[in-house]
Amino acid sequence: MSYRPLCCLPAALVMHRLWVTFICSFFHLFTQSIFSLLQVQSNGSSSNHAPIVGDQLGVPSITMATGGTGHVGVSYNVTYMNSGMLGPTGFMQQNAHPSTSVMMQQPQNGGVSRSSPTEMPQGMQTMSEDSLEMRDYNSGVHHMHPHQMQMQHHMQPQQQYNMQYHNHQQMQQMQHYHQQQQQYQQQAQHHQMYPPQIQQQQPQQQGQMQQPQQSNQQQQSSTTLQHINESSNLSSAGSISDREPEQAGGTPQRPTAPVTTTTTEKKSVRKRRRLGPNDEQATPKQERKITEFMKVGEASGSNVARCLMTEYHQNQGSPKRQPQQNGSNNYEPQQHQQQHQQQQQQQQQNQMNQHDMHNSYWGMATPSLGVNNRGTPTPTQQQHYSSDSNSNSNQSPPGQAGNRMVRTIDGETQTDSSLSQRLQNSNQSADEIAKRDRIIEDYRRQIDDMNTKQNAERRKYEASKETIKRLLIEKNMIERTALRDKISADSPRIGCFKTTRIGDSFRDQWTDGWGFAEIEKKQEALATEKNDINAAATLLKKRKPAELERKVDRKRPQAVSIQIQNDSNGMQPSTSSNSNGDDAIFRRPEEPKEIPPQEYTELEEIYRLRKEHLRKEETDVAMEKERLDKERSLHMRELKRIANESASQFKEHQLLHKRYLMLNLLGKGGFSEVWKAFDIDENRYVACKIHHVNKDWKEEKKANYVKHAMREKDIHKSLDHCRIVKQYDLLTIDNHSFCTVLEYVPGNDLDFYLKQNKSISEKEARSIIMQVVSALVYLNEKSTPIIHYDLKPANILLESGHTFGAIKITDFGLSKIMEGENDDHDGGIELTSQFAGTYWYLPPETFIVPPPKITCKVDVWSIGVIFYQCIYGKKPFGHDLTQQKILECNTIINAREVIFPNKPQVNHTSLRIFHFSFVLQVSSLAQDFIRRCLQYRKEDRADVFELARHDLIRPKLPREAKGSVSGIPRSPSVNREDDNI
Ligand SMILES: Nc1ncnc2c1ncn2[C@@H]1O[C@H](COP(=O)(O)OP(=O)(O)OP(=O)(O)O)[C@@H](O)[C@H]1O
Repeated sequence: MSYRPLCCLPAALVMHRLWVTFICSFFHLFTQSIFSLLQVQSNGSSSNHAPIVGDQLGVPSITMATGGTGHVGVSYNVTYMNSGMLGPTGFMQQNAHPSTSVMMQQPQNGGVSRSSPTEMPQGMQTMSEDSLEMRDYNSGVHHMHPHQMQMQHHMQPQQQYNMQYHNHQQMQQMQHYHQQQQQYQQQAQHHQMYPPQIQQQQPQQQGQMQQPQQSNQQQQSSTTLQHINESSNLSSAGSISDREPEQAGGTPQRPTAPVTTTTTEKKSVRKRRRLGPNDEQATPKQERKITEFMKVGEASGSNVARCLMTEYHQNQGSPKRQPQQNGSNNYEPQQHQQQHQQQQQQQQQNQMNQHDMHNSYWGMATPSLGVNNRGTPTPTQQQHYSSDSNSNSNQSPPGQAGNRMVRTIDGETQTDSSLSQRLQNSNQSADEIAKRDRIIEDYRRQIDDMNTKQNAERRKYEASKETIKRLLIEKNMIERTALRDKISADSPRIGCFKTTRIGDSFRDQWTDGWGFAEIEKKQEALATEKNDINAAATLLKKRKPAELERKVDRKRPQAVSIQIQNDSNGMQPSTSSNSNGDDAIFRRPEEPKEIPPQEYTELEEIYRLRKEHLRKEETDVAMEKERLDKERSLHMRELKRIANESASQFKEHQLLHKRYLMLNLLGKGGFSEVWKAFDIDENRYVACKIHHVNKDWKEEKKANYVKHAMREKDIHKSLDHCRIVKQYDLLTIDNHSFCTVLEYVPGNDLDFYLKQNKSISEKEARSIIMQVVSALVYLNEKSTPIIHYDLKPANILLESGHTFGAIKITDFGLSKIMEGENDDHDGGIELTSQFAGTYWYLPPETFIVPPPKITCKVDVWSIGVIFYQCIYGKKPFGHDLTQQKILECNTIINAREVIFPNKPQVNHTSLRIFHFSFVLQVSSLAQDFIRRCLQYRKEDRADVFELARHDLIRPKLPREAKGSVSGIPRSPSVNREDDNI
């Protein structure tokens, strides 16, 4: 009987141990499932921080600790582990699930515990030894008892606990788990697994943790406890081995006894709660460290950190060392020093744990069995390690076995640190976002301001355009009105077109105005007066005195005859007036009486002066008539222009393409009308040449016209020379018309000028020809030379309106490009549009059927004709013929030689009257130039470059430079005899 209880005692202890294991496993599973659910809920709030799942949840772990006062104390310490973490790869770590671990700690003052073995159950002691053996990190062996695997010891310092859950939300959750913790403790007590003194140990230990200045024994105990707690954290981490799931799953469940809560436990729980403020005192310290850690550790390597961490745990956190340090019962000064060192190590350990939390947060490699043999770090390295590990936590591969050792605690601190970091980051990012929003707002405001200004400027621009347009229209309307008024006022004087019936048709016939009639009257009066003077002078000579006669006897009969003539004209000498009255009654034929010599001389002088005056008056009247003729040609042209303008569809100041304001018609050609317009965008006058395709034309003719117009456009737009009108734009107006926008040349064309002035001086003509040759040289210097083919006075525009200014050539409607494969620049190109153009100015080869190839010498012929016409006032071939007649009479084909008149045809009355023939002489140089141009065979004709070298127009250089001008040798054909021209 006496042996039986004794024999049963170990068995009972073993059974208790099994029960504890079973209950802990049950709690573990129970809380795991509960907190998994909670994690799922909390993930919603932390989902932004994937891959962490449920990291903000506190997971209870029950920790049993033996007391240090000779009692074997087992405290059920429910800690809330921020586990349930996912590594960077996103899968749940093995220690990520909440774990409830019970740690059974060997008494730190081993003497007490060993001296009182009865106070400590055998099994408990054995189990503690087992667990210590299990934490042999130095050896790298990780022996875990199957039950110990279930009793994961997460001895978490209360300071860390509170530090980790300073977050308000977490504190609420924590309170919730505190309540659960109480329930777990009650259940444990109801199962009577541990004697009451074990449970009473916990408050003492907590008190020691709070007040490290207590008695040596207590200090040693609390220090040891703390070490053990932290070691147990490592242990728990280390216990999460690959085997753990099997053990957890394989632990048989046993029915649990009802749980009752003792007063001691309640006090213990209350005390732990009261520990909060004290822990919070430590919290800022830890937070600060974490922050520093986070900041510093951003630039370090993970491998070094892993190595250092491992060594740190091996040297500082190894549970095996604790018995060596604390195993003695005697507390001596040396031991005190050791204890102080131990406290420092503990602090370092705390820091490392925080660091580990962070590492495990990111699934970083933490001390593992595989890295235990690495070199021991120096304290500096340890500190460095703390910094390094954080930075590389993100880079460490997840799922390493070593990670599991400290992950649970790491997770808590990590969560807290990550939370604070996130809060910081979110605050920073919120600040940054606000800053950026302000910047964006500023930019937006600036853009709005710019847009407003731009819109205002655009409105101003549009308004100014409208104003310009309105003013231009107003001005144009005024000009139109004034012109029409002037035309109307001038028409009676100058004349007008009157529609008269001629046979069956009505035609506009010109009728001169009264200005011409008056001039006629003046001319008649002058002629009469002239006759009278002549008669009087004749009579006067008849009455020449004898004295004067005697001197010249043989002239007497002549003087008498003059007298008789004067008498017959009714012009009598004043000296005979009285006798004439006296002899009226007694009239008889008598011989003319002589007059006194004095009187005769006076009368003779008077008659001579009167004749001179009459001649001057005749000249004035002739010049007046000349002016009136010019006025009439202008008037006629204006009348035609106004009639065409009034008939045009663009008379209402249309704005083509919202840009070109049509002002007035400049002229009308065969198939085109040219309008003066204003380019509102570019603020300049332009000439809009509008090409009309006659609707009644055959399709072939339409196509041909459009082809020519397009050719003109294509050629013209490629030209850029000061003597060539520029082409700016091409617009389509409607299906039958399009418009080329040209540079506006304000003056008249040479044709109109020659019509008014008949001819111009050689100097003026040479100036014009020089400019035309310059433009032709440009056209022929191009890689694909261009033949204008329609050079004539009408296509030479005078910028100043007269012939002593600049000119520009225009109208490239018939021009040819020498670019075809069959085109030989020397031999010429095919003439595709024969008999197009103005025949007076085209060379003989263009009339030959079939036409030979043409070259730029077509334009050279035209230059010769224009020069001749300018000087002599008429065209060299077929001047008075119509185009049709020229064709019929083969006038040009027969134009083998040019004939120069003796004198140029002068329209200037004064020059003609006073016979300033020396002014009207044409130089031989000019004649030679014309001759070189009007050679019948194109092979004999000069080309453009030779013309440019001709002495007539080549630049005059100093004497030494003569003979070679810009590589152009001096023309050998002509000696420069008249440099004064
Ligand atoms: N760029 C310009 N600037 C000023 N006036 C121009 C311009 N181009 C042509 N003109 C004038 O417009 C009128 C008509 O020009 P256009 O070229 O149509 O006449 P054209 O040569 O007689 O006709 P066609 O082209 O049928 O031979 C002419 O009086 C000419 O002086």
